[in-house]
Amino acid sequence: MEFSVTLPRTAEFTVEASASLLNFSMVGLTGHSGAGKTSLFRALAGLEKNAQVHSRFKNGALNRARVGLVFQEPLLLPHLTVEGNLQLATRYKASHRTISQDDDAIIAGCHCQHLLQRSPNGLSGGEAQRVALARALLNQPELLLLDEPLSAVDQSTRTSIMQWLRTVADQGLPMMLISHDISDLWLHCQSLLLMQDGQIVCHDVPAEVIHTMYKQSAGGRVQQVAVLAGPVVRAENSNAFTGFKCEGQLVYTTRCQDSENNRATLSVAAHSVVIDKNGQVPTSLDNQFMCEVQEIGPPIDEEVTVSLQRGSARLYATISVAAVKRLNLQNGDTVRASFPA
Ligand SMILES: Nc1ncnc2c1ncn2[C@@H]1O[C@H](COP(=O)(O)OP(=O)(O)OP(=O)(O)O)[C@@H](O)[C@H]1O
Repeated sequence: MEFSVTLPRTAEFTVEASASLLNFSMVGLTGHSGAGKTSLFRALAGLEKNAQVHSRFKNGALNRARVGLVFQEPLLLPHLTVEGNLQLATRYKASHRTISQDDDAIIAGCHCQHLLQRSPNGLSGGEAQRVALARALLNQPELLLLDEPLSAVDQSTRTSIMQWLRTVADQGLPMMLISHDISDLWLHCQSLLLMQDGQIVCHDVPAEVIHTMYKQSAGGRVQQVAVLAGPVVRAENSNAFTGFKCEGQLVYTTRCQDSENNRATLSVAAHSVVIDKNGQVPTSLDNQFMCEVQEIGPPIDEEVTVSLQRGSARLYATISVAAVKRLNLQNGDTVRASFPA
């Protein structure tokens, strides 16, 4: 897919975004609030009259009627039941199936089976989002644009739906996902587009884009998340854990993301990392990773984010300024980073 979009918003702000996405199943779109992400999706879906859109999709122009768009706000029809809302979507679906899953599997994948007889007015925010997602999928789109579609859904349901969505995407329904959740973007997208001031300023694998974001937001409060990945080596320690090798060290994770290729990943939020220089004292945290201090970031509200490196693996630890002094932490120090599985 290729696109080039120009959409004037205000006298000072115009979306001027283009990208070329090759053979993708799920691509993430991220960037600060107000960067123009929703505007870009609306233009691609044909909802903006003032937009100039040039696009190519599967060797033809993008058929806007077959672009599914799911917003954070579910916009369900209040006079119909959930089932009625979903039936309406199937009435306008593509004449040939673009999604290999049948309607029941889609409703189950979005965790909506028990909601069918309910009125949209009585649904929680997360339930309504799940119904809106199911409705978009039942419509059999050729491309699905997801604008923070599960922001109100609880973490464990969201994990389950995201993994299922990944399967649907891998089966042949390409998706673009707007999210501020770095962990979700990392785990589910092959590449990320970073938007800034209406333009796409970076398109790369998640590790690089997240790193770029971090560099650009030196004064901001982005919660850093690093991801460690590697081949599964053994699943012991506890039945719930999978072990994998990353830069020569064993790391435990509670989930195995890519069972097909036998690779596992663990996303590590900077606030969950504890660092020490001694490395001898046992801790209650399941992972211990020896690495080197590469950079100690500037203090923000009495906290600093320390960049840690081991080979090509990168980790971040957000700790207090007082802790940096206590540990006498310097660039080049070898430290033990401890974090949960
Ligand atoms: N209908 C509109 N008319 C005029 N300006 C708009 C309109 N919709 C959005 N804007 C402006 O365009 C800019 C980009 O907004 P947009 O919603 O696309 O950003 P975003 O990256 O999706 O932000 P967020 O992450 O907060 O959802 C903002 O300055 C916003 O105020």
